[in-house]
Amino acid sequence: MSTVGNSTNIFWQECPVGRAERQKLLNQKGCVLWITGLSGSGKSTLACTVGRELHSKGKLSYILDGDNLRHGLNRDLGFKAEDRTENIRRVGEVAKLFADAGLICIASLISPYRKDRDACRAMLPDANFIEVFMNMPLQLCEERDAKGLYKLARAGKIKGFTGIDDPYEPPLNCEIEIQQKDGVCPSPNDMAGDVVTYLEEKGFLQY
Ligand SMILES: Nc1ncnc2c1ncn2[C@@H]1O[C@H](COP(=O)(O)OS(=O)(=O)O)[C@@H](OP(=O)(O)O)[C@H]1O
Ligand SMILES: Nc1ncnc2c1ncn2[C@@H]1O[C@H](COP(=O)(O)OP(=O)(O)O)[C@@H](O)[C@H]1O
Repeated sequence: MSTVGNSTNIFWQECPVGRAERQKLLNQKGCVLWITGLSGSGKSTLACTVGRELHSKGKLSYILDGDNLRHGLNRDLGFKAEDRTENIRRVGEVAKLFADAGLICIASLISPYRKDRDACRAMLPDANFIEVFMNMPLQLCEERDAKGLYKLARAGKIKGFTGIDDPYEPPLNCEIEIQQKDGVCPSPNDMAGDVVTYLEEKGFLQY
């Protein structure tokens, strides 16, 4: 008998097919690519480009995008600090399940608070959590303003917008950092190439 969270009298059910067998079937190793950065820094673009590149290599991945999950699983959450924390916790748990299923799970969320990202890292064996920091200047993200949200935030029509009047805490020890070179952002293909090369070198794309 065990006590976990708010539930009592619950037991862990072992399943007949394990992670290793699934990974062997897929000829890859499950992991979580956690893409963090400001709104407009290119998280979704990188996630989609990596997903496409992995697919073309015959590797199974799945994208958990913050914006998309807020239409369903996380539709009850807003943007105050405790809601963001719960958002990241839930996505971390789902990402862990996908990694256990043997997939390369690509989570792309602002995930602005270091402690929340570190809590997700702690859910997985360390090497299986690959933190990717989109280190783009606020000025670039704001110039892009693909959704017009920075403009609204500057006008005070959105309160608590990350980078404007809500904090973003950059990673201290991320596995991959994407940044501008000579003031120019690398192309989506170049960014994705760095990530896929990392996965190849660490042995995730074979069993
Ligand atoms: N207040 C505030 N702050 C930041 N972002 C906001 C806010 N309100 C709405 N949005 C839109 O929500 C998207 C971020 O959702 P996330 O789930 O990734 O956010 S978080 O990780 O919980 O901070 C984010 O999407 P991206 O631009 O793709 O990052 C925004 O479009
Ligand atoms: N490497 C890049 N080079 C040029 N433009 C980019 C790049 N990555 C993203 N963008 C553009 O920046 C905007 C924001 O990108 P997006 O992926 O939606 O960011 P996020 O998911 O972090 O909000 C989009 O218009 C996208 O086309």
